[in-house]
Amino acid sequence: MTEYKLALVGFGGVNRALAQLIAERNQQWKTELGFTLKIVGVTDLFLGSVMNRHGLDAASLTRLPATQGAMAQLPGGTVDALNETVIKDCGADIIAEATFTNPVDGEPATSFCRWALERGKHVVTTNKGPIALHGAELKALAQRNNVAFEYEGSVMSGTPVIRLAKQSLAGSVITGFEGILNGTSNFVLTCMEGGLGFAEAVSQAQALGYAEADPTADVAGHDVRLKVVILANELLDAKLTINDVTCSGIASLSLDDIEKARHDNARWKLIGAATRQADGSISASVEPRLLSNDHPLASISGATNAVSFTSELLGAVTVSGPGAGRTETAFALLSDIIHIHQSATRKQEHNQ
Ligand SMILES: NC(=O)c1ccc[n+]([C@@H]2O[C@H](COP(=O)([O-])OP(=O)(O)OC[C@H]3O[C@@H](n4cnc5c(N)ncnc54)[C@H](O)[C@@H]3O)[C@@H](O)[C@H]2O)c1
Ligand SMILES: N[C@@H](CCO)C(=O)O
Repeated sequence: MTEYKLALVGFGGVNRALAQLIAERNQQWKTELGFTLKIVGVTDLFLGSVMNRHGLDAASLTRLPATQGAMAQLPGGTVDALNETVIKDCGADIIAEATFTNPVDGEPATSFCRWALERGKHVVTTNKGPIALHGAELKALAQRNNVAFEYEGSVMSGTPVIRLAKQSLAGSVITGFEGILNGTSNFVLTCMEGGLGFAEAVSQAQALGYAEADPTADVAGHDVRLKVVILANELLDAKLTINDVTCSGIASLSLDDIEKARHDNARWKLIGAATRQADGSISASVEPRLLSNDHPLASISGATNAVSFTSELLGAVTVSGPGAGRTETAFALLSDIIHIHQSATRKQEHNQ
């Protein structure tokens, strides 16, 4: 039986939900998945940190109040966020990185990933910054250190998109994609269709755990821009930076615009897209588009997301599912860990 020692970096909605899954399902995973998880370190800017090589009680962690310095309430805990010590020295095999996404330079999360990979630890993350802004460097670092760098939750939360497209659509020759790639903005647009004002709808998305720490990233399109870069670089072999993606968000849409669209049997959607052009270059954009109600993406509502891949051999292949949510995104971290375990198991079998 394999037991992976896990450190949680950032203990907000997503990693707290992962701790909850561990508290509730670890024994079930032993038989279903062939491994269990032991949390040996947690660190958070606001809450502080705690380490124990023998394991921390996941249920107790989930009950910790979300108050400043709360980790100090646990045996051995401190109000200080000892990020570097936890990442490098708490004895973890896997670092689950879920701190704020920084859409400008990806820091400090990128440094957290570097520290872990340099120390020979696998990294699973839902943070879009490190991948969109420093993906090639981090993937090379992981390869050099013979560890995994997995980030399925960075696009469409727990809905499988990156691995599905890379593995199951391999050989189909993906030439582009368009999608609704931000749960918050789609939720806001859906609420506005029901007559709710923009600001109230954003507040609801925050309360439900969909929004970024600064929801401007959601509504201004910056979050989708990171996801377009991630998908284009992964699936179209592009080398895009955020500056290659034109970007506008939904903040300029009024209740009147939305009502007028309804009257015309159409809906406004924030669409992220990338396409390979005839000369091989990739064009990419994020913008609100008016879709007629019979467009496949028009009926995607609330925090649900969808992406439609265009491929030479299959035409359009569309995947839809949760695009945000604490437990949904924690599942993405679990799916990354499952992938790490399955790869390790295959390698062991191959070497026998
Ligand atoms: N919530 C979702 O639906 C969702 C979906 C997909 C991806 N993501 C991404 O996952 C990550 C986590 O999301 P979340 O909803 O848990 O966010 P959150 O804001 O609830 O939690 C983030 C936590 O990270 C901590 N933190 C921030 N900077 C830190 C630092 N320098 N050192 C240590 N701790 C730090 C904060 O104190 C906070 O507790 C974000 O990058 C987000 O973009 C979230
Ligand atoms: N804030 C993001 C989280 C998922 O990346 C969203 O609403 O889609």
